[in-house]
Amino acid sequence: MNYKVVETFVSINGEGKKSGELAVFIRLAGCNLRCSYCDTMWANQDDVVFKSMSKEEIYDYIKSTGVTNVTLTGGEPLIQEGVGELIDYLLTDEKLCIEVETNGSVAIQKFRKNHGRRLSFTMDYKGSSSLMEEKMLLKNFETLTEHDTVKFVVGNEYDLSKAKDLIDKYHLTEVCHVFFSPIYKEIEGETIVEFMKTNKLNKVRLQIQLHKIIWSPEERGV
Ligand SMILES: C[S@@+](CC[C@H](N)C(=O)[O-])C[C@H]1O[C@@H](n2cnc3c(N)ncnc32)[C@H](O)[C@@H]1O
Ligand SMILES: Nc1nc2[nH]cc(C(=O)O)c2c(=O)[nH]1
Ligand code: SF4
Ligand SMILES: [Mg+2]
Repeated sequence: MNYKVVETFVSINGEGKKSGELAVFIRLAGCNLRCSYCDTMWANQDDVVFKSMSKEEIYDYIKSTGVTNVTLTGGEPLIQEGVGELIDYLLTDEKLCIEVETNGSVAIQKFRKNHGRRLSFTMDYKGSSSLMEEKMLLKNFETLTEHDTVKFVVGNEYDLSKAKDLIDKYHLTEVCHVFFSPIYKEIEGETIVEFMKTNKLNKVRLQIQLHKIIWSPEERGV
């Protein structure tokens, strides 16, 4: 089994619970969604140039970097054929921790084995601004653990209100990490903080994509 890898790089993770820590990124080709704001649409094109890599080649690359946090992203990593086998294989190395960046439309439960904290899902909830909200699989909320993260990617107050309703309904702050992440240049951080204050949203964190502050927002491989 080979995987369609469009990009590999080491950077600081710019998003999620390990934001600021080094991570080695494996970006897989193809996505089942088309979010209005996607900053990685190039990876979703049918004619994207990819490197066909086996799980052993991906593992060797990861080990060559000396970095132990692995981020599997894309595109949508969980629609890549055989990705469960890749995850299981990488986790046979007890030094590695894998974070899967997933779009919220794919059932995550079947990928979990007894990996504990070394496998975590960072799952988006894509609000109305994404134009993909109808694709969100709410059942995923019932399977989250303390190692996982829900990232509400928000573009306006309506998205924020929807996020609050879901946080309340599924008691998300009690079961996993919860982030609000602004769609780049679409909504002011201040608006999000005011919403958090007004609604007393304890245990929710605002995150801003660090890599878009450190590097140019269009830069690849960072
Ligand atoms: C490019 S996606 C790849 C993984 C997966 N397809 C997903 O959507 O989670 C990685 C992360 O970048 C976020 N993202 C993409 N474009 C963005 C933008 N313009 N502003 C803020 N976050 C963005 C996505 O919401 C997602 O959390
Ligand atoms: N530095 C950096 N951190 C990230 N965290 C998640 C990313 C992604 O595209 O999934 C990403 C990315 O593209 N770059
Ligand atoms: S799901 Fe992720 S990769 Fe796919 S279009 Fe949306 S942001 Fe981009
Ligand atoms: Mg990115």
